[in-house]
Amino acid sequence: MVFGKKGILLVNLGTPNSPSRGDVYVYLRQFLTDPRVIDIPWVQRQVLVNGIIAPFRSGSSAKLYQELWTPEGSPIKIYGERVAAGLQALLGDEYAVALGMRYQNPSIESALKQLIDQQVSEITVFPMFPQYASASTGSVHDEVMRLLRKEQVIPNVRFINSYYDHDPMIEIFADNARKFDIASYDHILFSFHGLPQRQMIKADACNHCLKTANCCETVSIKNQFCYSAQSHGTAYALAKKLNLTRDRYTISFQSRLGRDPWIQPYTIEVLEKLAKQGAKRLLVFSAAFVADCLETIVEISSEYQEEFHKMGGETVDLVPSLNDDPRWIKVIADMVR
Ligand SMILES: C=CC1=C(C)c2cc3[nH]c(cc4nc(cc5[nH]c(cc1n2)c(C)c5CCC(=O)O)C(CCC(=O)O)=C4C)c(C)c3C=C
Ligand SMILES: [Fe+2]
Ligand SMILES: [Fe+2]
Repeated sequence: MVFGKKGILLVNLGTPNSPSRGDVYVYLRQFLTDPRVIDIPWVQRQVLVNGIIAPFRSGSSAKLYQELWTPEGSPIKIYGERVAAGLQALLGDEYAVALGMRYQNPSIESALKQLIDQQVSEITVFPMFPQYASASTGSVHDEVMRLLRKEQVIPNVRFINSYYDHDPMIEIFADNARKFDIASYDHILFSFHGLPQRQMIKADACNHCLKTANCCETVSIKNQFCYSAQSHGTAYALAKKLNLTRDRYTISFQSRLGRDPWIQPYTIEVLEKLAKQGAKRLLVFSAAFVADCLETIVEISSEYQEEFHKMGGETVDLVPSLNDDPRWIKVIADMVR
């Protein structure tokens, strides 16, 4: 017989405590010294992050966060809190729901404590990343295991790895897109958060990734956890729902950091190519994120819009993410149950 509530730990990436340069600096240091994010030897990582990236990037990054910030705070955190509250209400007393952020607050540690204090019989870890990457989902699971390792009693634990083509989730993204006049756009862009190619190769157990031109564009037994293949899987599922033929859309990757090669094509280069071909109106999905955040609200809706305009294009419209949509909360409830 098992007693106690069932614990649900929702985890998203995190955000600074405020958009001040100091808080952004602290956030970037914690984020980028994670060995799963900047996966180079410890000494080089400390020098690179503490000596170069955090001091130099915190100023420009803080300006972007100031543009993003709302009176209630950072969108990724606000949506996380609303989803956690909605999920708790939907699942009822049999469950205890807690929200943790991988970086900054509320921390995963505080969320786990909340669950353990309620003597939960089990914990389901639900990373808010549809596609698996060691730098996102892997890091969340790593942190949960590091914290649980200190406990005398470790309850049953379930880790959700990915849900990149989960049909009820795809349906909400697609439905959000149907609010736009899809036929009126010259092209549809599925822009995912990028990842260093090096990390794809490290995650590849079958010597498969990046070996041929299209090997990371379809999920198979050989690459079922490949971030690129899963991202393509999300895009294909959306395209199918919306009856988009292959010539109507492009899959690309944004937010590259540093000079090493990341997954290609890069969104900025695709924008350039489309503008040269005469495209004026683009509809963009950002389905690596289940909540709108800096990467969608500022990078796509503001920066890419401005760049595309300079290139001769006109409109970059963003399909809103799942955010705190009650249908999304119901989808999570069904997945964790
Ligand atoms: C979708 C999941 C994510 C993966 C995979 C990921 C990898 C990754 N990110 C960086 C560097 C940065 N990312 C930044 C912001 C950011 N990243 C994600 C998600 C993933 N990152 C989100 C949801 C956000 C936005 C958070 C918010 O507050 O709204 C930033 C900070 C902003 C900036 O200065 O540009 C950096 C830096 C790397 C290096 C990486 C993989 C190696
Ligand atoms: Fe990121
Ligand atoms: Fe791959």
